[in-house]
Amino acid sequence: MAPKLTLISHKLCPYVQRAVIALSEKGIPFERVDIDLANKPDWFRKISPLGKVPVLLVETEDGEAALFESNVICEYIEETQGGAKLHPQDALERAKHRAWMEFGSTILSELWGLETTGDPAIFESKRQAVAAKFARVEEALGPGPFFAGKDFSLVDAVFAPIFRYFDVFDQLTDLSVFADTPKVRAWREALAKRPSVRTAVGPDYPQLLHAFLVRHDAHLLKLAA
Ligand SMILES: N[C@@H](CCC(=O)N[C@@H](CS)C(=O)NCC(=O)O)C(=O)O
Repeated sequence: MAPKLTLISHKLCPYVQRAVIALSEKGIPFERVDIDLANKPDWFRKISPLGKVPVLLVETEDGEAALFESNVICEYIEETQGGAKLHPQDALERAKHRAWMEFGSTILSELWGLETTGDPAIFESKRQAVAAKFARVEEALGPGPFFAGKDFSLVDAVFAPIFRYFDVFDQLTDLSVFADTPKVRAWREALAKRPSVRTAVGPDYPQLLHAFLVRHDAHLLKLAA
């Protein structure tokens, strides 16, 4: 019998969204449980060593396992679940894909830094660092529409939430990180149309994230003014 999958989530988390996208690309049923990260329940602290979402609970006949780290969760989903293949067959290509998935996480860490600095000079240097990373992504991209061409892959699942995040960020302040990256821009547009991406972030995501950023990062409004 297929194991029951429960994804412990937060509505705004881009790491959660990559796992949701992978599951929905494969058409795998799962339960999603959103938690309040500002007030983490004890049961969650027990299963998440870093206190972070996502955590995937895998319930088998032998018991329950809790997997953490979004890329590891995506790999587990790819290895164990049917549906569309989200990794290349070739080991070298697969390794390259994994490297770009890691790169996506590095961009996200850089973005968190962008949010939390109130200093315009630090903001600008971080903005440039993010732009430089997208310039490297531009070099890696082929003709599209997806990272590896016509087939959607886990690299797409990782970058789609990053782009959705930028959709909201762009409304607050002009980051201009895609000015010189036409292939990245086309990729971003293709991903935004993908049904799995639209479902994963939810229709209320832009409003919720906008409100979150404004509430937690009032300096962004100053920068945008
Ligand atoms: N490396 C982790 C990062 C996950 C992460 O940073 N999740 C954030 C939400 S987007 C979180 O749970 N933060 C809560 C905290 O750090 O207290 C992954 O890829 O799963």
